[in-house]
Amino acid sequence: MTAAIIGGTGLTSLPGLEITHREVVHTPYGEPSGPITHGVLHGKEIMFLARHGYGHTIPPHRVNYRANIWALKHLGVERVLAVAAVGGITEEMSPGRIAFPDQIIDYTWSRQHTFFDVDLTHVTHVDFSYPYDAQLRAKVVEAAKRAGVDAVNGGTYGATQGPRLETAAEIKRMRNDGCDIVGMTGMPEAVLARELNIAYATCAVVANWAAGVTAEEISMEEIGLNLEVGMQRVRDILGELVPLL
Ligand SMILES: CSC[C@H]1O[C@H](OP(=O)(O)O)[C@H](O)[C@@H]1O
Ligand code: HPA
Repeated sequence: MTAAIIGGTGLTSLPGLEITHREVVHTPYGEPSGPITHGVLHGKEIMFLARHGYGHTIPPHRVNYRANIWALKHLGVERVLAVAAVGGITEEMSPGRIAFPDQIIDYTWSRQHTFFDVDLTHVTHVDFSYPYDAQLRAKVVEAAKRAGVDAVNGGTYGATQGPRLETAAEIKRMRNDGCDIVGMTGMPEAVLARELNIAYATCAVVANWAAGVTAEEISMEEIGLNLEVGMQRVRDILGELVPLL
C-alpha cells in the first residue's frame, strides 16, 4: 500500500529518506505546496510533502490542502501520516510530547474544504464520525510503543484559522469544548483525505503550552526547542512504523 508523510512545522524534509526523484503534479485545484518527493525510508518506498513548502514559506491558512491531497491520490497514495506541531491544552499534552489524536473540532473558516462542490448534479456527504483511520492509528500507536516513545493515544485536535496564535479566552473555550491540543492545519486536510478515500492519521508534536495555560506568553524560541526534541521522537516512531505499513 502506497504511503506518504506530510510534514509540518519542524519537518520540512524527512531525515533518512533516500530520495529517488521529485515529481511536479499540476492539479485541477492549483499547485500543491511543492513537488512530491519520492524515496526509500527503512527499505520501503514512500512519498513526502512539506505542507508549508520545502522552505516553510506557506502559512497555514494559505496551504492549498485540496491540491496537496489530490496530488497524493493521483500518485496512488492510500495512506497518509500527517505530522503536525500543536499547542498543548490539557495536562498530559506537555511540550515535547507526542500525541495521536482521535477526534477533531474545526474552528477554521473560509478555507477550500471539500472536493464535492464542482459536480453540482448531485450532493455528496461523507461520514466523518471518526476522522482518523482506525487501522493506521493503531499502527502508529504500536510503532511508538516499539520505539519506546511515551505518546498519548487519543485526544481532540482543535483546528484554528491562524496564522496568529489563540487568545487565552479562546483556549479556555476550546478546553470547555473538549479540545486537548490546538493546531492550524488539521482541517481541512483530514476531511479532504476522507473524501478521496485515503486513510489518514496525525502524529502531533506538542510544541508549547497553548495560550493562557501557563502565565508565560508563547515564545518562538521555546517552540523551536520543543520541536527539536519532539521531531527526534517522530523519527524514532517512523523507524518502527514504516516496516509496518
Ligand atoms: C507557532 S507554530 C504554528 C504552526 O505550526 C503548526 O504547523 P503544522 O500543523 O503544519 O505542523 C500549526 O498548525 C501552525 O501552522
Ligand atoms: O499554540 C498553538 N496554537 C496553534 N497552533 C500551534 N502550533 C503549534 N503551537 C500552536
